[in-house]
Amino acid sequence: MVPKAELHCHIEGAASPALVMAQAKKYGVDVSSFIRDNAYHWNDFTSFLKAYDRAAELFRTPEDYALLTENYLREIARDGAIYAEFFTSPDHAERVGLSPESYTEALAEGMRRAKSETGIESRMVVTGVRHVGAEAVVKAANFAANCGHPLVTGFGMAGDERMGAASDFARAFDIAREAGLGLTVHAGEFGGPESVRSALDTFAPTRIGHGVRAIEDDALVQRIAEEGIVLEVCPISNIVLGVYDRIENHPLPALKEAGCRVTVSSDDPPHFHTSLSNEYDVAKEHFGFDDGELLALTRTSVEAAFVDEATRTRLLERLNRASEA
Ligand SMILES: Nc1ncnc2[nH]cnc12
Ligand SMILES: [Zn+2]
Repeated sequence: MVPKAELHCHIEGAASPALVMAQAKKYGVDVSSFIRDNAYHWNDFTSFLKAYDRAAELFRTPEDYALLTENYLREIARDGAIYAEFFTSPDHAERVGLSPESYTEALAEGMRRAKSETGIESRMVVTGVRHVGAEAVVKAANFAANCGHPLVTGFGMAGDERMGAASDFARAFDIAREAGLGLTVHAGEFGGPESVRSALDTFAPTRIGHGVRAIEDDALVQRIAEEGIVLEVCPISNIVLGVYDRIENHPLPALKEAGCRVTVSSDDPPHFHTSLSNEYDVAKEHFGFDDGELLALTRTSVEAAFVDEATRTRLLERLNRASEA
């Protein structure tokens, strides 16, 4: 089994329909408007974000969040993941009355449990939600910068990238950068190349969430390649959300061919009927990647991970051993 790593998964988006239904039963909430036949139901990006929020509202206590995190990490570890970074959203926690501190500590408890059971290493990337507005994103950045939690190593922004100008969010990224956090931002998913370019110019991130629509601009592709920006590509998310009509038309192979550093991730796996291991399978079956190229995806993820250098070296050594085996 090729060792895997994930850089782009939203923890609230990783909740399986079965777990959400169990939570719904616990809290006496009807979820039939967005979960039926053990599957999420929504029909476009806006209704997806709504279903995502409704599911998130059913995680209300530290133990709810610890269980969600433990389940997600155990599952990907079983499929060969040695490292995972996931997005957290203090905004979502505050909506159910959990402080950012207890939310983060609950997630960390799930991470510790999963690590002791499987050995999987993981870190948290605190995100602000773009369509909630700049003030909330600054609040998330301030939390990330000041929480002092050793497992919080990055800051990012998710949500609808078509909302607001990049400059509206510059201060949030300045706060996170000054605190020494790794930076990533969703761009080039529903926005075109100009959205990726302004994200690079304004935030100076080392990674872009998605970034795939950069392919529409040759000069931008060249810049991404030259600057070594790592793309957190989520192929099945892009198909299910309609960014591309068929996997044969997905630009990951072309981006790789042009010299961009690409990785694969699952984004919100049960919403998109995918998993980290399915994304690797798609790379193999639809993009024609051999085992060496699959391992290179993992290596790029580890190289771009928001971890201390001792942890990175240890993870890279595991990959070296796997490539010699
Ligand atoms: N695919 C996605 N794009 C933007 N924001 C998100 N939040 C959760 N999933 C997302
Ligand atoms: Zn995402």
